[in-house]
Amino acid sequence: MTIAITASGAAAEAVASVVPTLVGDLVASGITVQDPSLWGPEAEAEAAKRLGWAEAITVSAELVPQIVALRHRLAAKGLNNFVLAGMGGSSLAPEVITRTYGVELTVLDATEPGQVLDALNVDLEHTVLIVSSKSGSTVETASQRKAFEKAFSDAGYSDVHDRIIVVTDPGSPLDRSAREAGYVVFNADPNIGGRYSALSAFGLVPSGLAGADIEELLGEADAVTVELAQDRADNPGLVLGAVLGGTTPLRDKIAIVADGTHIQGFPDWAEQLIAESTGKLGRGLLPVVIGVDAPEITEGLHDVQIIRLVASTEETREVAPGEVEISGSLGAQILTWEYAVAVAGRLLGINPFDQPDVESAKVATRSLLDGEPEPVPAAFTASGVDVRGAGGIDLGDSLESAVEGLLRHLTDDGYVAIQAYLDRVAAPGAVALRDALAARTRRPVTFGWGPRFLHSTGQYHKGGPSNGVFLQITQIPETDLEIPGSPFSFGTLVAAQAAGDATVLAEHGRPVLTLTVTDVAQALPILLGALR
Ligand SMILES: O=P(O)(O)OC[C@H]1O[C@H](O)[C@H](O)[C@@H](O)[C@@H]1O
Repeated sequence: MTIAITASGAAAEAVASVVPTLVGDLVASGITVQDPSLWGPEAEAEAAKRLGWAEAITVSAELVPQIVALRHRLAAKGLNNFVLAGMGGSSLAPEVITRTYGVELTVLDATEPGQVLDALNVDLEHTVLIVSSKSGSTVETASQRKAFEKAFSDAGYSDVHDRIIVVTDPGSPLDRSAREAGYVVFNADPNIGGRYSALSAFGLVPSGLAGADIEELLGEADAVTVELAQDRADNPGLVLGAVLGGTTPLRDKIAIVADGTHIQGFPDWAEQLIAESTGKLGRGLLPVVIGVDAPEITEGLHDVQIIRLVASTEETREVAPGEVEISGSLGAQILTWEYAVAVAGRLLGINPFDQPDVESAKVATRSLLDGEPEPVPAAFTASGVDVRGAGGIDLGDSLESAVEGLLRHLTDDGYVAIQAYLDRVAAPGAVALRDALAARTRRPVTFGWGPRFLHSTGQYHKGGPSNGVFLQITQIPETDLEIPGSPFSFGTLVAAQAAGDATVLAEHGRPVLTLTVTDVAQALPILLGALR
């Protein structure tokens, strides 16, 4: 057994009641042969071009020697520091793969100027930028590419064509411009959507260049393919799919906790897969990434399903009441969760392959950048923190009353989303806000770094059930950074992304509290105090 899952309580009941039907409907073998009709007639056209991940292992095998050869070629030239410019599905898998293999990859899924500057300033001489974008038109990725091209050129490097490697779909705008510039281009399979692309060029090229054993990774996934393809009650993809989407009443908050697994950061990858695939049409599953001491674990919340990623099958024999435990290799977990989320989409009556509400935040950002409107003045400033509210919040006149005003909108089936548009390398401590708010509200709290989460849970926030309340933390950057050839800077971009998303959330009737700080280190204790 390459993967082991044990469920208890409502999750076990879901497995018992739902899996036999999934087996009878030949869902597992259907996914494997890429049958696009499994999600109903409305989803069929999209599903027809999004199921390539089911055969990614075979398609990707030929990439491995190419990636390894390129790594050696770059190493011979002294190029061994890898930075990945990519968002969502183009960055989350390489992050978990490289962290699990213990190899260095700077994942630059950010527009906060300080974070971009740091990536530019660390060892530029030995740096290769991997530009990954399926569509080839994502603004963050394009901006990061421009910043690095300028930095390489300013440094006088004559080998820029060696220093930029591109992963994109064939025929994308990035594909064309990269080939014109003479960069090495890896084309990905266009029949795989971003969040299902971990075992395609998007997951493998950055990870393999950084030194992860991608052949082993594919082997791990391969070891579970037969199990996942079989219409049997012990198929782990069906079992996990039933846990995610088959509980009655639906436990629609999926709290994922890494508890002993060797895999580093897996919940952050699973978060995008679950949220973007299911959070639409007012329905969906909210992934909540938590630690082993998170308040959600002991609260016994009626709508939360806890899934623990544990080290071994031994452990899965004694699962805590109501919880689910899962163990397995990274490759096996990736493929199993992809099957499971596709299965959950079918159970929920949702097309798991589109993301209809991601675009709205991009449009709002664009219109702010184009229109250059005067910034909305703060309602007030308290303890150095600017306070703004949208979506009908009564702010009062202090930080405490503003937080209180937001939480008044939190219902007993709701959740709080913290959206931190901060430099996540410089301010990792901001995640402590999550536990503080979870302990206070006794409800699930998610934490996302902006703009990274816009390409992940951002879909659920707008398209899922309308029971979220939103706390944005934004930062006035200490230093700004121009985006070469662009009328706006990184600082303007990140501010427009936060303001644009707040506008769209408020238009959807969601309450948003925005707290803007200048010095993050100084402000964090103040914010913690106000949230507790
Ligand atoms: O790979 P790209 O085309 O640059 O897209 C990056 C991300 O953009 C959007 O936000 C999509 O909703 C994500 O699913 C995708 O992973």
